[in-house]
Amino acid sequence: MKIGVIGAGSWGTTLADLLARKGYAVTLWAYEADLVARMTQNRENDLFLPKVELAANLSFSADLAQTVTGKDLLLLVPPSQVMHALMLQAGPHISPGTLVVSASKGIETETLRTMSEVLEETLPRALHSRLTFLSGPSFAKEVAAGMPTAVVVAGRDLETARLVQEVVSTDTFRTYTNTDIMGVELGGALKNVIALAAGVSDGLGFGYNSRAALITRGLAEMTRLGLAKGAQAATFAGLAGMGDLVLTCTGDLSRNRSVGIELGRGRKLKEILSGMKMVAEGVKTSLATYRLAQKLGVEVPITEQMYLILYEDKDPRQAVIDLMARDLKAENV
Ligand SMILES: NC(=O)C1=CN([C@@H]2O[C@H](COP(=O)(O)OP(=O)(O)OC[C@H]3O[C@@H](n4cnc5c(N)ncnc54)[C@H](O)[C@@H]3O)[C@@H](O)[C@H]2O)C=CC1
Ligand SMILES: O=C(CO)COP(=O)(O)O
Repeated sequence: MKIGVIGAGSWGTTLADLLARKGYAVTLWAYEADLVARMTQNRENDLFLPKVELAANLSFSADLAQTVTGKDLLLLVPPSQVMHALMLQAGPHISPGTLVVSASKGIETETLRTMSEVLEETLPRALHSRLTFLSGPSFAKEVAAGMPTAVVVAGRDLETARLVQEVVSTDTFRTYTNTDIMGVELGGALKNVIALAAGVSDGLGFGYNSRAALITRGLAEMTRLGLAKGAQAATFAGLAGMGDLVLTCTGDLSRNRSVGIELGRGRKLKEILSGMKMVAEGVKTSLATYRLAQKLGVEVPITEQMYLILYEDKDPRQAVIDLMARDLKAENV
């Protein structure tokens, strides 16, 4: 099987390496041409996945069209805000039978499209039934180290999801299937916003009670928004929802949580981001989610406060006061 992986960040590189080690012919496309040269020479992604020796049979390319041409499966792992532009370029070179798997977690800020909506509007119709979405609790560094991990792959029909499940599963990377594309992709995108908030709480010096409250009430608003977008509530109790939410709100490897911690400690967003090579998807997804919730008339109090902290320079301490001062209500509404 010939596989192309688009995006050589930490996650794309990890998945490309995992697939190459399974014996597939994998080409990893990187946005940075100089990184392609260094990876080819040193078998290491020194920018995004340092100190991991990449499989000897993994190939690298800076040519997007060439990377997607003639492949049986394409794995798309760019930051979500550039997915559309990349697929406009790549789309015409993808053959109709190709399985397409998106592993990016985010929502576009201007169009408010999820990745499935972006791909359906950008890629040829013949590919739509071949689109699948990989999500779940999976820090790249731990997957690259071979630590046991469970994720979920969603497809419109179970058969397509099963095909992808077979391709990506290993004895340490266990993949489940799901047919709720919207739930699986929204779980992965929205948990980043709540992880930022959990980071803010930690950065302010609050404790485990506050974090547990944010995780649980965060899941409630993720589920509400998901239902408004046609997702199934049960998906949010699964790997792509609760699973990834717990990981990202508690794990020190999370970039989103780390950005939140720095905000809570009083640093400014611009300054925090200027020191980061990696992407914290939740920053843009907070804006997109806030806008989407307004458009759909869904209450998302934690996301709203996160939006105000990030985009209107609200004092994080005041955001907490405002969250706690909301009208008292029943839990299950
Ligand atoms: N790192 C992880 O543990 C996981 C990441 N993801 C998701 O995977 C996606 C990619 O994230 P990472 O691999 O973590 O990236 P990263 O944060 O390690 O690296 C940044 C990536 O953005 C790319 N990039 C920056 N500007 C670009 C542009 N203008 N055009 C094209 N590419 C550009 C870089 O080439 C690099 O691949 C995100 O949606 C993320 O949420 C999902 C699961 C796990
Ligand atoms: O999505 C992830 C793990 O499942 C990675 O989270 P961060 O982007 O916050 O590092």
